[in-house]
Amino acid sequence: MVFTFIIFKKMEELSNSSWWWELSASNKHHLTLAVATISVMIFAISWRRWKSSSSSGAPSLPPGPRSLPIVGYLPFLGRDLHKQFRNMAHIYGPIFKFHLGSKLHVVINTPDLVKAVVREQDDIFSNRNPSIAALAISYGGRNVVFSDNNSAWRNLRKIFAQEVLSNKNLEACRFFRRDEVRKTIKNIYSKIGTTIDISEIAFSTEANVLTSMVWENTSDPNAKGRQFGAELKRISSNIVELLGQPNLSDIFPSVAWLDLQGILRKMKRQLHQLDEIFTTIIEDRIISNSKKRKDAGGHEGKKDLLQILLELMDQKDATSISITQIKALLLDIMVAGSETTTTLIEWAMAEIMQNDDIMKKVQQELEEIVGLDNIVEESHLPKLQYLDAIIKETFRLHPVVPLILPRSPSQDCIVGGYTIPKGCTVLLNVWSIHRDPRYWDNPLIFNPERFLTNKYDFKGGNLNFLPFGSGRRLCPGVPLAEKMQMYILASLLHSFDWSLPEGEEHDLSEKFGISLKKKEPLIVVPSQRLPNENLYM
Ligand code: HEM
Repeated sequence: MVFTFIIFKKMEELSNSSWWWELSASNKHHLTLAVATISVMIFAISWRRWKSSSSSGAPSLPPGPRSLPIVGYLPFLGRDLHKQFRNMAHIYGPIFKFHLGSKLHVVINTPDLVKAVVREQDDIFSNRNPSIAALAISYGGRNVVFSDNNSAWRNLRKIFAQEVLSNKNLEACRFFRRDEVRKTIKNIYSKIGTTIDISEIAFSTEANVLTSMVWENTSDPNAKGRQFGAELKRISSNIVELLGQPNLSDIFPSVAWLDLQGILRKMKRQLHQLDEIFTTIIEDRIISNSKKRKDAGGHEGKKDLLQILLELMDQKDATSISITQIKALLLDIMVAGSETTTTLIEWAMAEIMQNDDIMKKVQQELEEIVGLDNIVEESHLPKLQYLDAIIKETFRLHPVVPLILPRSPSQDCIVGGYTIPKGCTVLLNVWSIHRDPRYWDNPLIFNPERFLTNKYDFKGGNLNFLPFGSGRRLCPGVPLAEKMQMYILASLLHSFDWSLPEGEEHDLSEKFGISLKKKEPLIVVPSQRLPNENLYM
């Protein structure tokens, strides 16, 4: 007990900037007691492991910083992990390890070592090792994002690629995207000369497109899906926020039952609210389907995603999915789809507005391809090469998911000559690779031109540039994200000129989390750019 107290005192001296010190005093007291009780146990297990690994002759674990007994490196973790990991790579090398409690974490910081994970041993590294909060929100890891590499996950990914975001389906949903982007432009037009929050505008456009695609293709104007937009936005933001918070329950599983920070409790509340919405929408649809069957002998017209998923549920073969899996897929689409695209759009607008030259060039391109007497249509998008380069440069400098999503090996393996044990958490520091002067000239300068001459895409083929990950866990939302980010940005930049409110300065500071957001919201003032006001209606 005295020993534990000394450690905690030492930790307090060493780090006052860590998130750890924001825990309340009573939480720390509970934890101190619990840690004291389990410390002897952990020490014994670690000793046994150390003895067996030192006698096995296997390559050693990667190098890493010294840690404190019991808590490991926990008290030294700061808020901006992406930056801290880059700095640690300078000291310990491109692959290093640290412990949080007894949990081993390995961080990889160079493309050649990333290759060993997402190419050479992709199958082995395709588990996720989800946190307690992630498991809680994903119906126990039954969604695509947090499931391990198993047959259920493969089936869901197939459904994502072949049904949810297939080319055919995306094409069929073109109308929804156009409708929502036009509504957004009209809405901004009504606020000309006043301040608006870019991320709010981008979020509602993206979330409305997603909800339209998923469940609004119904002839019933009273369908309940229409009522939940605002609530879904709030819940999605809360989920992303909670997923990004380090949780003591993950680090010290034996005290997880205490839920010291209340993260599990808060996440369960989000799940409860989300589940109520999903259940209402699904039940509503099942009733309306059976009415239609009775009245007209079948569901007619184009099917939206919910309809497609419900029909898959009725199938009796291997592609059949359960109602819980449908809800988990809806969760993936709503949460993974909306926050990410919104974050990218906000960063892109912030960078463009900071650089007059870039703003002029992109608006010039829009003038040439679209014309000032016209509005942006999806058919224009493939021709907007400079805007495409801006988006890629934004992803390079501000990767929306800076450490991608954690991978975990399903067996012991070797990376860079070091042993990576089964079940540990592997983080790929994409943020650091995207800013590494060994791979990028003047990496800190926002320079879209670099993407005009080099052929990079979002499929993770070039391991210097991985905003959507790579390998079999590559983001399946790429086709939709590509369309939406281009369409929204092109429309904002073509229809309006933009300025900061009087007296405001440009600011590009970051807030680290599971997604890397702008610390301060981008508040801007739009003014009319197109001469014909009918183009805003
Ligand atoms: C700016 C937009 C987006 C970015 C930057 C992004 C980024 C990512 C990243 C980095 C991963 C992890 C990849 C890996 O582990 O290698 C991921 C996974 C995923 N994303 Fe996205 N994403 C975006 C948009 C979307 C959209 C629009 C959807 C769906 C509508 C989506 C659905 C998913 C799903 C389901 C996964 C989990 C895949 C798996 O684990 O097998 N994402 N995304």
